[in-house]
Amino acid sequence: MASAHVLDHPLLQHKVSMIRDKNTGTKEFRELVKEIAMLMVYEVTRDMPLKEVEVETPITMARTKVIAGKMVGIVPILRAGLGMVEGVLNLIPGAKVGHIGLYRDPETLEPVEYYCKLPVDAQERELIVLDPMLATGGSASDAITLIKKRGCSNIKLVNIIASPEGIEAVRKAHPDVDVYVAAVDEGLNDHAYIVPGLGDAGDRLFGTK
Ligand SMILES: O=P(O)(O)OC[C@H]1O[C@H](OP(=O)(O)OP(=O)(O)O)[C@H](O)[C@@H]1O
Ligand SMILES: O=c1cc[nH]c(=O)[nH]1
Ligand SMILES: [Mg+2]
Repeated sequence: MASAHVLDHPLLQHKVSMIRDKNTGTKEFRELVKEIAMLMVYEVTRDMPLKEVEVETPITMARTKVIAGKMVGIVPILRAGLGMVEGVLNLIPGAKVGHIGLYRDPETLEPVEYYCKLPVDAQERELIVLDPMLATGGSASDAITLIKKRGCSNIKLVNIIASPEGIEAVRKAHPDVDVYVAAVDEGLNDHAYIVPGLGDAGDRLFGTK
């Protein structure tokens, strides 16, 4: 059974508090989401496989280590996941980027798929799915199902704020996927928004409301 990891580094907690604040404007919100994504992925990739190489320093030969195999792929869930891409690429410039387009129907609250494009060799990479919010878990679960249908099996999910219900839903649907979050909130309101949460992450990132 996969586990949920709460990444609670003080810098993460500080920055998450700032994005929760309704007075944080679009520019600052975007900057913070980028920084949070970078800090989170630093932890999420802690188990990346390494291989030994030999390097000649100005002094002598050294046996040292570099990342083994293909670099990870990252898969933002549109739109809000896009806000996390730049931060991850700052840290892992060689990462490939796939995109999954999903939005939650405001009436049914069910995810609706509108786009999916993954790297050609996605099956050979570890894929890190990015979305700031894990509310009912429907969008993340469907995104992971889409990725698995394309033959990928090595998948991690990274969300900034999650509800307990969302984590449980993903764990049930995809017990093989590890979930990494920076905060687990109280729950969901009647519109399936996370409480206290931060509101609509996509709208706050792109200034659409
Ligand atoms: O866990 P769930 O209940 O599925 O909700 C979470 C989803 O809702 C938000 O996207 P939204 O539908 O607002 O689309 P957007 O990113 O285009 O704003 C969020 O970014 C997640 O993708
Ligand atoms: O709280 C929530 C729930 C879904 N989507 C968001 O952006 N925020
Ligand atoms: Mg939205």
